Amino acid sequence: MNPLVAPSVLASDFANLQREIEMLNASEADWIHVDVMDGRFVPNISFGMPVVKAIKKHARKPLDVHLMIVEPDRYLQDFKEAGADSLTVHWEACPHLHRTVQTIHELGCRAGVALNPHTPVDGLEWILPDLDLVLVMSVNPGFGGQAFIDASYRKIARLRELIQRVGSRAVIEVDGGVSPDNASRLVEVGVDVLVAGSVVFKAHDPQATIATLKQAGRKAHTKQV
Ligand SMILES: O=C(CO)[C@@H](O)[C@H](O)COP(=O)(O)O
Repeated sequence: MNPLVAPSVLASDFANLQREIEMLNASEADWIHVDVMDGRFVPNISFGMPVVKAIKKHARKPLDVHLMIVEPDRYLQDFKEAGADSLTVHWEACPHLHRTVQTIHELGCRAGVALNPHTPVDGLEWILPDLDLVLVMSVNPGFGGQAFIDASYRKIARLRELIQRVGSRAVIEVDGGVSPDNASRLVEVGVDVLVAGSVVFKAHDPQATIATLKQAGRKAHTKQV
């Protein structure tokens, strides 16, 4: 099956954000991935609620908000009000993850948990039945344009097994260094949603790149046969 594609606006032209969002509206992108960074959980600051609200004003696709912040519970409602359709928090930032996930659901959002590259998938076992999404970071979070970490393939395959074993509905999203070169293999090992930043927004034809990523499932299938 073809994956969902969620372009990450972190790599977009912020001076022309409305134009970038309209480009995504007219593309085959399924979700718009929005990276919030606080300079504490990650060594970079991106933007906060006002920018999410500005994106929402123009977006005709769901906003997939990835909170790379400490103490995310303090801001869940604000991001919901800014326009988030799904809220993904980091496993490493949440001492009371079950409660955080409950709050996200009470707000009416899809709930996701992100794992840093060194974080094992096994820690998710008891929360997986409550999740809508698991985001596997395939680079260290904080910056776009980094090289994909190869160990992510095995990690995703193991997560897929765990999801099947516990009977979770969670989809697997991968984020960092995703490109048309690795997309088919990622789908083969179990990815449902491809997040891609630089490869889309730095492309000569971003919409064509998104369309190519959407085709990853077909190529993966062809390879398997
Ligand atoms: O969350 C992050 C980075 O922390 C990502 O969403 C990146 O924005 C993906 O960028 P590319 O690796 O695709 O350039």
